[in-house]
Amino acid sequence: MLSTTPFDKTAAYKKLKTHHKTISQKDIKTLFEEDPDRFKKFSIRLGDIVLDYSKNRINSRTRSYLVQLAEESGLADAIEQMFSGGKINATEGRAVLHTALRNRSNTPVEVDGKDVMPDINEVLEKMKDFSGRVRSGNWKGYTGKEITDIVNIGIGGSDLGPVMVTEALKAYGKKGLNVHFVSNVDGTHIAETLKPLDPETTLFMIASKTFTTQETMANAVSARDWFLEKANDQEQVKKHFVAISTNRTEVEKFGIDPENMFGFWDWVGGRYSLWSAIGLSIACFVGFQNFEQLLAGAHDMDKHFRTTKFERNIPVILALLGVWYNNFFNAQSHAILPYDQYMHRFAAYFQQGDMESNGKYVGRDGQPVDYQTGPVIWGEPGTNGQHAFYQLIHQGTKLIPCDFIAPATSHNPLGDHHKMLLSNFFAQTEALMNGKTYDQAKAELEAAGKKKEEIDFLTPFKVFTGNKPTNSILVKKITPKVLGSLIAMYEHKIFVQGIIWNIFSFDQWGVELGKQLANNIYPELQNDWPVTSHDSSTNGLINQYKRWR
Ligand SMILES: O=P(O)(O)OC[C@H]1O[C@H](O)[C@H](O)[C@@H](O)[C@@H]1O
Repeated sequence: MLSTTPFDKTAAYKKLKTHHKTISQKDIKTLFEEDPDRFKKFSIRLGDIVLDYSKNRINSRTRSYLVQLAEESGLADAIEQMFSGGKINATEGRAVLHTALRNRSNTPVEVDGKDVMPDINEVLEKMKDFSGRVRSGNWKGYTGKEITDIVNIGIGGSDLGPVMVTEALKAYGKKGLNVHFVSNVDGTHIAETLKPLDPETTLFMIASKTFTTQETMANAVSARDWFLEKANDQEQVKKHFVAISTNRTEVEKFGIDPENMFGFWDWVGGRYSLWSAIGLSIACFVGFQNFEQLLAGAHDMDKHFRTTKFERNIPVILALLGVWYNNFFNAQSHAILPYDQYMHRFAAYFQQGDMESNGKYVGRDGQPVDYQTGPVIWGEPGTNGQHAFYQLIHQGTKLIPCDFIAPATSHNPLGDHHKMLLSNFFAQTEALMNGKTYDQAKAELEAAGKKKEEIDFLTPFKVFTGNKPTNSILVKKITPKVLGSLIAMYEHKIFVQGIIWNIFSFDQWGVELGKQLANNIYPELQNDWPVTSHDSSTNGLINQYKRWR
C-alpha cells in the first residue's frame, strides 16, 4: 500500500509556501549573478545525458525543501514498492512492472510469489525470432513474397509508443521495410494507409492489451476484409496477422493463430507498454539488437532512479521542479521541445503518458484533492515551435516551464544545419531567462536610426520580461539506448509527481464515461428516427447528423 499523505499537509509544503514568497521576488538572471557556479550545482550527468536545470527559479534552499517534500511523501518506499512488484495500482489491484520488462540484469521480480522474468524472457525470445524472420525475408506472405510493410493496428498505449519510437529511430530503420500505424476509428485512417499497400506483402499487428477496444477491433476487421478480398482464403490469415495482447480468448475468437500471439501481462500499463511485445513493430523496424539497446537505456535510467539520492536523481529533480511551478507558481502546462526532427512525436507520446497518469482529482484517500495535479503537456520540435507558439512563451501572460532536448550529434550531418539548430537550442533558454529590458530595447531602436516618436511607441512591445524557467537536456546522440533512457526518465518523473500529489497514476477511469455514452449512442445511429432521449444539444446534433448523412 502506498501512503496517503495529502501533499499540502506536509511540513515541506508549508516551508515551500513561505520560501516561494522570497524566491518569487528574484529573477533567474540575478540568481546567476549571485552564484556563478549554478551550472555545476544544478546539473546532473548520466552517461550520454546531461540535465541542466540551473535556469530555474530555485536556489539550493528550494531544492532541499523540495527534496524534503519527496521524502515526506514516502517516495523512497513507493519506488521500492514499484520495482519489487507491489500492487501500487490499487484501484485495479495490479502491480506496475514496466521496469521488469527492461530488467536487463535479470534479477528475479516477483508478483504474487512468482518470478515474472522467465515469462518476459520467453516473449523477448519469441520477438527476436519473429523480427529476425521478418527482417531477413524468411517470413513469407501467402504467395511466397517477403514482407515489405507492417501495419500496427492499435490505439493509445498500443499505438503511441511504437509510433514515437519508430519515428525517433528512423535512422536505424530497415530499408525496404516500412511501418505504418492505424489508430483512429475514422475509416480515413485505415483507408489511406492501405491504399498504396499490397496484401501479398503486408503484415498486420493487432495490438491491444484488452483486445476489446472498439477502434482497434473495427480497424482489425476492416484490415482482414481488405486482405481476404484479394487472398480469398481464410487459412492465409495466419501468415499476415499477428496479435499482441493479454487476452488470449479474444485473440482466438478473432481468428488469429495463438502461435502468432505475443503476450504481455496485466501489470503492464498501456501507456508504459512499448517495452513489452507492444514494441514488436519497433523490433521489426530497427532490429532486435536495437530494441534491446532501447531496453538497456531504460534499465540504466531505472537503476539511476532506484539508487541515486534525490538531490542527484534526474527524474526526481524534474518531478520536483514540475511540482514547484504547478503548485506554487500556478503554471498550468508544461512544454516538451525536442530539437530533433526524429523526435517529433515525443511530446504527443507524453501527452498520454503524463495526462492519462496524473490527470486525476481524487486523492489516494478517496477524497477530492484541493490542489492542482497533472499539467497540460504539449510541444513540437524546435525550430518549428519557435515560428509558431514561442511568442506566447516569451511574451504571453502564462508561465510555461519548458524542457529543451537536443542531441550534440546529428544522424544527418548536412552542411551547417546542426550548428544552426543547436544555436537556436542554446539561444532560446538564454533568451527566456534573460529577456530584454526597456533600456536595451530602446537602445536597439536608437541604433537602428528610428525617430523619437517611433522609439517611444515601439519600445514597450519589444521588452521581454525574461525569468522564464527551462530545463536543458543535452544528449550525445539520439541512439536507441539514449532514447530508452529519456523515455524512462519521463516515466519516472510522472511516477514521482503522482506520489507527491497523492493520486493513483496507473489507472485511467476518466476515459470510460465517453466510451460508455458512445456505446449508448451507436445503436441510435442505426436508423433515421429522430432521438429525444438526450439533452436538447445532443438531440439537436444527432438529428441534424441524421438529416445530412
Ligand atoms: O491496448 P488496448 O486495450 O486496446 O487499450 C488502448 C488504450 O485505450 C484505453 O481506453 C486507455 O485510455 C489507454 O490507456 C489504452 O492504452
